[in-house]
Amino acid sequence: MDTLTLRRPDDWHVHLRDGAMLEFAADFTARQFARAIVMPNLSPPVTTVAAARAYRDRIRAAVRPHHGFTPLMTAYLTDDISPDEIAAGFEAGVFTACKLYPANATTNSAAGVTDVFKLAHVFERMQAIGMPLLIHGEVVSPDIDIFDREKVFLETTLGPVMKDFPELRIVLEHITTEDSVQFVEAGSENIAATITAHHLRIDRNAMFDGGMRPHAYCLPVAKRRLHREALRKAAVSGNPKFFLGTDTAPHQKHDKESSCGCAGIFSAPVAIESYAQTFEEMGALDRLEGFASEFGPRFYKLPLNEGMITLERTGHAVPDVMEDADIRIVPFHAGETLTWRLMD
Ligand SMILES: NC(=O)N[C@@H](CC(=O)O)C(=O)O
Ligand SMILES: [Zn+2]
Ligand SMILES: [Zn+2]
Repeated sequence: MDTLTLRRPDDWHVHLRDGAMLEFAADFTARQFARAIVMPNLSPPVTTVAAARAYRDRIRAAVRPHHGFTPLMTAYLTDDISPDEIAAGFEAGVFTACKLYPANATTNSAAGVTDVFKLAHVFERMQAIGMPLLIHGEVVSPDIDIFDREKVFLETTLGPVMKDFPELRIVLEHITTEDSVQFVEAGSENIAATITAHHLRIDRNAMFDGGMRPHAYCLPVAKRRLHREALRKAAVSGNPKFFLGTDTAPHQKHDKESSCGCAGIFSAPVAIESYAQTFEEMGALDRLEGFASEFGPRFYKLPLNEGMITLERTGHAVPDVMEDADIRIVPFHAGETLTWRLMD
């Protein structure tokens, strides 16, 4: 088989950033995906309907129109966000979902939620109106080992929230552990998870391969190989609770190659190709379309895309660095040759 054609996919977790980085990054996502759930962790974060409308306009202006790309906006939950504001945004078709960052869990999360249980009135409203909750699922306590923070979050936070709000639809974003796979499998139909392209390929050793490798550092950090294997099995399983969300997160090369390097992997230029490579290695190319193009819209209660994309089997050399004006970024798979290439 030399080509692979599938329904145009969506990306249910992206960081498009703002300003010059937005101008640089947005087209890579729009070229591959019809729609994307856009993360609100700008500085300052997107907490109001007006801010989300303005950001959506900037995204639309940054993307070449022939892509026909639709950004789906999210509200950044804070300790004092008003349920009326997010409900108004949802009803106006501006907010698709709310994003929960535990305070200080990840990039630009300082304004996040300090005590999830104080947001009960917000979750109550979201549950009532059918607005999904997207979660960065890690506890932030310095006493909890960084490799355990996702697992502990399931026990201390997510489980209790699901018990209190059984009808609230929740996406546990960018899962990295076998524990999360099992948790989502065992939960009701109201819990789903996204899986990134990079967590399907790297394990924690990638961060220390012959030296410190900042471009393999993201949050949640990659875990042991056994967890990667569990993620791979979940992704190709055909279980509609697991779908595509790249968490493409561009940072400048100099911000990552630093004494305190930023977390995030820029996968947008090669995202669908990377997933295709993994699915092929798993003998499951026929399952890619469900994962990439069907299960996400089904969970979000949105129509499937009409268009198609085609990948061709041809050596696809990924550059070491991608640059334009003041932007220099090392992409995921830099310096490697991938099997598949998305045709324009
Ligand atoms: N994934 C990351 O490592 N970084 C993301 C934030 C996030 O998704 O947690 C970013 O905004 O850079
Ligand atoms: Zn996150
Ligand atoms: Zn993210």
